[in-house]
Amino acid sequence: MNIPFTKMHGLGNSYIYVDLFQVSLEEEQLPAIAMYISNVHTGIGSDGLILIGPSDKADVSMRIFNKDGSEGKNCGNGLRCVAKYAYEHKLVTSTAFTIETLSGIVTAHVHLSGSHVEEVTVDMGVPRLQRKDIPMLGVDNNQVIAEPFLVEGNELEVTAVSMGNPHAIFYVEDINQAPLHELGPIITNDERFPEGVNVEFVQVASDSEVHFRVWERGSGITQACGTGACAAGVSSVLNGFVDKGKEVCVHLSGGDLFITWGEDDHVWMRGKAETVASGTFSWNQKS
Ligand SMILES: N[C@H](CCC[C@H](N)C(=O)O)C(=O)O
Repeated sequence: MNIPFTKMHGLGNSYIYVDLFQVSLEEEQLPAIAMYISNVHTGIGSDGLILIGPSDKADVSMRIFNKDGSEGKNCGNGLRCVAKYAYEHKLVTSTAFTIETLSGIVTAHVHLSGSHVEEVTVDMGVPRLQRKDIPMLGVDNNQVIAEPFLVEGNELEVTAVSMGNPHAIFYVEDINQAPLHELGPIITNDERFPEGVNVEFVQVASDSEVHFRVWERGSGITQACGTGACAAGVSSVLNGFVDKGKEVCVHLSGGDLFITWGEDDHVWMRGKAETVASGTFSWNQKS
């Protein structure tokens, strides 16, 4: 079958988007489709697959599958691109609307340049900070803030934040020396995170600016991670580097995201969303 798609990215974190208002896909084929189209050599090339669909609880819905076929429960860069797509394809009529994810319902606000969506702000909701909600194994259900974390002989300190998906944040003096390649693939599968974890290294530049690199659960190193940037903003408040209610500029490999953990406890993410190409890809059902 030929499946219509749109390739979009948020700061270089690209996904292949399939509009379920136009086509229906078989549930059991989704992981295989995600692995197939993500492959840069034999597929289209992306960090995974995102489905835009109907919802009976929100204006539209989003599901995200990583490059390895695993389903993620949230995706910040994906949400901004879904919002852009939904507005530009008239799935919604307002510039503010809701998107249902496996982590709950978020509200997106699109910022226009003419009829074109340049930038999107998403209210990502309240971060989950209890150990059991990350989830992360350990002796108590309190928050995980700068907790000693020994891995491969390295004595690190981890701060754990969930944005509906799990994030382990480690602060470093120099982001360019972060052990992303060496420790990312190990920590992401560490048994202390029973559902796996997205691994972020962060260098604090000031009380309103951090540098950020990520090894994503299910996709490896990506140019950007929106939920990760939100988690880094929350973590930086918890560790006393940033004041709650103040906007933090998160410098990711692919560009900047602006994160605010508001006094209302909601996390706000603002950044670009861009369309690369659209077309169809052929899919032969895998048994
Ligand atoms: N790898 C993530 C999902 C994608 C998140 C990321 N691309 C973002 O922009 O938030 C997970 O399995 O939790």
